[in-house]
Amino acid sequence: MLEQRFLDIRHLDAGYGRSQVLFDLSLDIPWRGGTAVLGRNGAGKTTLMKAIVGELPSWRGEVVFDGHDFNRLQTEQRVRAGIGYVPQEHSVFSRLSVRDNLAMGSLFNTDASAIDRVLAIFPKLGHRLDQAAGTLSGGERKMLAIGRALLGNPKLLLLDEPTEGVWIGVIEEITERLIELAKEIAVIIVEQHLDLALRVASKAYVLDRGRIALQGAAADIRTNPELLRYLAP
Ligand SMILES: Nc1ncnc2c1ncn2[C@@H]1O[C@H](COP(=O)(O)OP(=O)(O)OP(=O)(O)O)[C@@H](O)[C@H]1O
Repeated sequence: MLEQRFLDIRHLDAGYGRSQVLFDLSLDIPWRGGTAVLGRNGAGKTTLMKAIVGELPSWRGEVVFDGHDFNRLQTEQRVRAGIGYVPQEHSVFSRLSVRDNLAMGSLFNTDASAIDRVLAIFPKLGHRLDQAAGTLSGGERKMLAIGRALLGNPKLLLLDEPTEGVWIGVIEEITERLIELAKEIAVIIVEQHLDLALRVASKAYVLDRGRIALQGAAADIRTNPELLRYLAP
C-alpha cells in the first residue's frame, strides 16, 4: 500500500544494463530542508538522483513523491509533479544566452515575475543576460542551472555537485543561497564538500557501494567516527 508522504523511497534497486548499482535503498525526504547524499566516487549518488528523476528506471521498490507513484511516471511528468533537477554536467545550453536559458526554464511557468525572483537570488546572472552560457564562469553556470530549475517551481530540488568546478570564492555565495532555498523547499544535495553539504542539510545519508551505510541528523553524521571511512577514496 503506497502512503502519502513527500518523497518516500522504499527498497529501491537500480542499475545500468545488467549491472546493479543501488541496493535496497530506503530514504525519507521531508517537505522542507536539506538532505545530503554523501559517499565516495562511484558510491551511487548520481545514480540515485537519476532514479528519482526517472532518467533511470527502478528495478525494484517504490518511489512515491507527494502522492504520485513515480514508477508510473516519465521524467517530464515527474518534473511537472514538482521535481527540479540540476545534473552534475551539461546543465545549461552553452550556445544559448543566459536570457534564453532562463526562458527555456520558464516554459511551464506562467508567473511573469519568476525570472526576476531568480535574478534576485543570483544577481550576477542579471549582468550576463545577453552572454552565451558557455562563456560564463563555472560558478555562474551553476547559478544559471539552479535558476533554471527553480523556474519550474519545484517542491523538491535535486542538486548533483552544485559546486563542482566552482572557484572557491563563489562557493560561499552559492552555499548561502542554498541554505536560504532549503528553508522554503526540499533540497537533496550531492556534494564532495562535506562542510558545505552539512551546512545546507539537516539530514544526511551516506552511501557505500550502492547501499546506505549511515543515516541520521546532519550534526550527528558530521561527528560520526565512521564517516571518514566511507568518504576516503
Ligand atoms: N552510464 C553508466 N553505465 C554503466 N555504469 C555506470 C554508468 N554511470 C555510472 N555507472 C557506474 O555506477 C556506479 C555508481 O556511479 P555514480 O555516478 O552513481 O556514483 P557517484 O557516487 O555519483 O560518484 P561520482 O562522485 O564519481 O559522481 C559506478 O560504479 C559507475 O561506474
